[in-house]
Amino acid sequence: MSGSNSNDPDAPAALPLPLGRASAAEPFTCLGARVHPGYLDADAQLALLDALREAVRDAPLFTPTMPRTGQPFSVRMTNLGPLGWVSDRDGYRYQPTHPETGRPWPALPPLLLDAWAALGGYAHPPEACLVNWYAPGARMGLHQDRDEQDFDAPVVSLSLGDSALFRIGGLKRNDPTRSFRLHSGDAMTLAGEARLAFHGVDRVIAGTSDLLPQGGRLNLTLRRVTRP
Ligand SMILES: O=C(O)CCC(=O)C(=O)O
Ligand SMILES: [Fe+2]
Repeated sequence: MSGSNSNDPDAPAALPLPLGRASAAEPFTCLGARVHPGYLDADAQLALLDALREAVRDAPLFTPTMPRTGQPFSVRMTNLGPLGWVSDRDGYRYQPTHPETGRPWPALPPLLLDAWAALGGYAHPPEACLVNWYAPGARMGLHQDRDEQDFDAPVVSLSLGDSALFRIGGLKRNDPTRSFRLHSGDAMTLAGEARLAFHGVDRVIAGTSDLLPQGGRLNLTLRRVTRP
């Protein structure tokens, strides 16, 4: 009998790595997107989640709607920082206050400022952190992030919870695309050639993380909005 059979009840418990990943992976680049697998370790993910829970008490998740059609997004959102991204019948824009409470967005916690400093390669601080909540089944269609005035600054993304199938293409909507998974704790930067690349989330893969008790996924994107 082999002692390494995975059905063996005496086999050692699984290593504490995210499901779907055989080992902590090296950074990689896909169509200009730079991915840092496991950038946030388990403790940092929990600390970030705590900070987000506190922020959401002050700035609740809202459901953005499409300009013109008023159709609701499948993701719900909130923001941290001096500016926040919103979308409604009046269009996409950044504003200093929550669209429903009218209050300023909560401050950016040090953990997020540290991630920007470490990964952003940009001398000035971020002004907005858009928080997207993907309940199971939510997705995000292919789009460009182009409501900022300063495309020299990167977009720095952090993922928590269930893994996403993330898709990225080129500067034109019809350019060829590639996809890869973003797991809980992964960071990604869209900078340089990829800053204006079309991208989106095809789907969130249920059961790939136990960070969030009810499943689903949080994605945070740190952005510089104005020119310094
Ligand atoms: O959820 C993601 O990974 C991407 C989010 C995104 O593209 C955005 O908020 O603009
Ligand atoms: Fe985006």
